[in-house]
Amino acid sequence: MAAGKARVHELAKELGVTSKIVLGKLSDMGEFVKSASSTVEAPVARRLRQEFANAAAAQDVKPDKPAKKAAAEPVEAKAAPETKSPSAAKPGPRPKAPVPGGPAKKAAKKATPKKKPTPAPAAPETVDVAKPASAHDIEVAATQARAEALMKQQEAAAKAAQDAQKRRESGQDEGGADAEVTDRKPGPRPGPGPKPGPKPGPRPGGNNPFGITPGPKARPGGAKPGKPGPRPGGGGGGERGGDRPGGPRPSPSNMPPRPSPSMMPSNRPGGGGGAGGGGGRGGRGRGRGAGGGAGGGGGNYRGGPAGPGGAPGGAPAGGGGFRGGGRPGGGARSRGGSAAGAFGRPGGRPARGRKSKRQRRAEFDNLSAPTMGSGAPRGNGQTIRLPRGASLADFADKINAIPGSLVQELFGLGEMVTATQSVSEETMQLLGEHLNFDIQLVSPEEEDRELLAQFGIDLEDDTDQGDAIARPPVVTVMGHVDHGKTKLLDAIRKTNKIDTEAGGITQHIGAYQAHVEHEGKDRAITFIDTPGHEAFTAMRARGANVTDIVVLVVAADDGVMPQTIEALNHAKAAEAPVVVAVNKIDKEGANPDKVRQQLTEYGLVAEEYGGETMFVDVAAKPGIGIEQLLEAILLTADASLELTAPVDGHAQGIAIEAHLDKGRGPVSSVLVQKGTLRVGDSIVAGGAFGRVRAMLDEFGKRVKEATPSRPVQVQGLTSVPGAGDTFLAADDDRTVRQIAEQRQARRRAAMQASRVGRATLETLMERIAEGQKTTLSLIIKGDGSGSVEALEDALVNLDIPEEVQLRIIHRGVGAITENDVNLASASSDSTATIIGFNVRAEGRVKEMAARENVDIRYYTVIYQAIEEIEAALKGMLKPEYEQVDLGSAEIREVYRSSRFGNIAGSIVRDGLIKRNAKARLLRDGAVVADNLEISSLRRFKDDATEVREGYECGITLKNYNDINVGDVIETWEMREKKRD
Ligand SMILES: Nc1nc2c(ncn2[C@@H]2O[C@H](COP(=O)(O)OP(=O)(O)OP(=O)(O)O)[C@@H](O)[C@H]2O)c(=O)[nH]1
Repeated sequence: MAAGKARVHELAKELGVTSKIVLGKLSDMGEFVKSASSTVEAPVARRLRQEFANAAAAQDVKPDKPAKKAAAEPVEAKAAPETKSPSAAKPGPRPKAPVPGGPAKKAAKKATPKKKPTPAPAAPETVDVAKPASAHDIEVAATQARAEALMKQQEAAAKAAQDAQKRRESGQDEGGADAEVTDRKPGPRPGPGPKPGPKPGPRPGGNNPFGITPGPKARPGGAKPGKPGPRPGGGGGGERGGDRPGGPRPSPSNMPPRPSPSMMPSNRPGGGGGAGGGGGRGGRGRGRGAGGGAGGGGGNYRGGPAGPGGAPGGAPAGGGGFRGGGRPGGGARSRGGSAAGAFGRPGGRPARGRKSKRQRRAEFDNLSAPTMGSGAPRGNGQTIRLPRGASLADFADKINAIPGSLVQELFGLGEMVTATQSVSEETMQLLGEHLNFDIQLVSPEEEDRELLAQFGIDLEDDTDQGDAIARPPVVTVMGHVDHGKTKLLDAIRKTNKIDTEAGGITQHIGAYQAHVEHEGKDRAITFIDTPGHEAFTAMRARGANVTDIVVLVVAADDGVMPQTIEALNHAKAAEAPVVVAVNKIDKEGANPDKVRQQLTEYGLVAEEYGGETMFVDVAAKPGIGIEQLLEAILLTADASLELTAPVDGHAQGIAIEAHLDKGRGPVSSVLVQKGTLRVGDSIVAGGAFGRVRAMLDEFGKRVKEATPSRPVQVQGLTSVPGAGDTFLAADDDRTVRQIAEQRQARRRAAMQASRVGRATLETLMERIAEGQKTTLSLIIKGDGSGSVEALEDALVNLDIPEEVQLRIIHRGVGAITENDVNLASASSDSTATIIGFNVRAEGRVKEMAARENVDIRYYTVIYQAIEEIEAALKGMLKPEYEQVDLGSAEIREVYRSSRFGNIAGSIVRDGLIKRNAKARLLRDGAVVADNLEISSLRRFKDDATEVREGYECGITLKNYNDINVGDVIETWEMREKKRD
């Protein structure tokens, strides 16, 4: 048999036992073998022999019977003793084993007497014990043998387990199930453990020295993992023990049966009842049972560990010993369990840390608890305030929900949004409504107020800023193009700025103060150098209402023009009083009175006409009437405004203009509105922050402080703020930095929200369909934030057809950079165009743009840029077509042709008839068919391309034969229509 596969009956014969015993043993070993004629793998056979040899060795200690067997088995025989452990363990079992019947009883009897001999340790003892021969001798000998054999035994056992495991993994081993079963069996309350002790004994003696019997048989239950198996009832304890060992529980699949707490008889105190009970325990797991045996009442399987008791326990208890003996760990070393572990449980330490059945049940229940919907909470209509561009995570935070649940809810509503993505206002409202929350998206101003409040800043609170004192009025000059706004500002400032400007149009936005002697006092007036109303409205759109008074410039030679009215409307919207500067009175044809009359129609009635508006005739170019204008401004301010502001405390104001200066870095013109701004102050302007390094006035002179209405140019910011951004000074750098950072984050979020729009399931198709639309994406770069904003504002307000979309995907101050080109080329719709306003792309950037095919256009004049872009937008429109009639022919004859169908012999009445042209058929003046096509056209026998008025021809209509004499064929074609 050495080589090749041995059959069970052959092995049985060899081992001198019945095939049944061999089968049982194999089963205990975790090897599933069907019948006596089944073959057994060589390694398994080897293990089997070893098992038997072990048992024999154990017996050997006493009588010599074992010797024979041992002899039969060479080398292995030696190791056997220990090796036996496994088998013993298994067998040991069922003290109760009453099942087995006869043999068990005998064993029991024999075992009983021996009581307490060896500790749990190896089954060997148990076996020995079983031999009525001489328990004492056995013990002495066995103990020694055990001690040294134990190690080997464990090693062998571990090895065998590994082999078995490998086999199993390779699918050869089917014993897994058995193993599991085995485990289960244990379940049988050890407690009752009816005299397990005794039984064990018997076995050994019989031809079933390994006490395999019961266990294996009991297996039946084992066959089905699910069943705990035959609960031996009381003696269960024993069985358990036995089972274990065999149970190679290697694979997870085998685990289930796991001797969970519930199965652990040992746990039950009751088990302690009998010695057997204790033994059962020991067998189970780890030899702890030994203790149980000893104490007799070791109901607690823990008790086992108490090494000492173990030894004795084994023998005495009989049953207990059996078990315990089965396991090496039982007695000699409480650790024997480890070997068992190798076979059965992985860790050898079964129960520890394991969850109770109840716990597991609870866990399971929780797991399977049905979850309804997303789990997002429902509101009672309570108000939730969120900033613009808030994400679902922000919303979730406010309502104590898991962001994912909101994502899920929104998904259910047809919106696909991630938790951290900025969500549009519409989407947020939709979700709020769905969840029954009243979503309030906070306005930018409110949002900023709340942000500042976090830092203890209240812009409205002037209490710490001392008394308010008079401040100069802030004036903005507006009017129609070329009516002289810039010239007037220049005249006031006495600096001729216009000559340096390209195209004569003011490009930069700033502010300056003019002084005038008024009623004996030197009074200052602050002028915002923002010609035109674009920047004015851009600032207002940001909530920055800096202007106290509007000077409306109207050229006396031109009169009121469209933009005059527009400017007037903006002034009214800002509720700013207006002073009209009737300019260019030096020009020929100037008619100042006409201007007064015209404006009356718009509600501006001159004082001299009984109204309240001051009209001042000026000539900016030669500088006439400037002082009067300034006086009029002061008079108006004094009459209708109460201009005061506190001068103490931290400064607050508006950034009017900002740009990136090559040498000085970000430079921003700010207008102080409250408090006093000083060099060294920590300030934050929009998303920019820093410390005031230097301040210059409009003459380039350094100033140390700026009081209300004083415009100054500030250096020291870390970035360029936007025109219209509010600025404020704070206690320290940290505060301003944090405010700036939070503002930046909010702006980004808001921008993202507006840009992202809704990506929904519903709109997906629409978006695809939108492919028909044409989008012009622009990136605007300029030398100053004022000009950039003015240009953007003008572009956004362009009156462009619906089919075309204009998207400004980025705007900024400074030269065109690689980033801009990257952004342009990465634009989703198409490549974006970069507009460089007084800034250029240089070197590498230029090359990159050429490479990426990014169009960069340079402008130095705003209107030129606007005109070109407008033209581009219109040029981008898809052509419109219209039907154009070409001519008509009257049918004189109808020729029927089997090949061509009906041919209309016609005469062209007007225009011409063209081949392939579209046609309609008229009968008695009514259209009977349209959208036909002239498929053939002939003059006599020849094909013709076209036939002119007065000529006869043969016409065939494609797929249409219903023609009569007298019908009229009109032809037409689609032609592209010119747009306005
Ligand atoms: N004769 C005369 N010409 C003037 C007077 N004021 C302005 N102009 C001329 O009118 C033209 C337009 O003047 P601007 O100051 O550039 O006009 P504007 O309103 O600032 O123009 P935009 O910046 O394009 O809106 C210039 O050529 C000026 O020289 C004036 O009082 N008399």
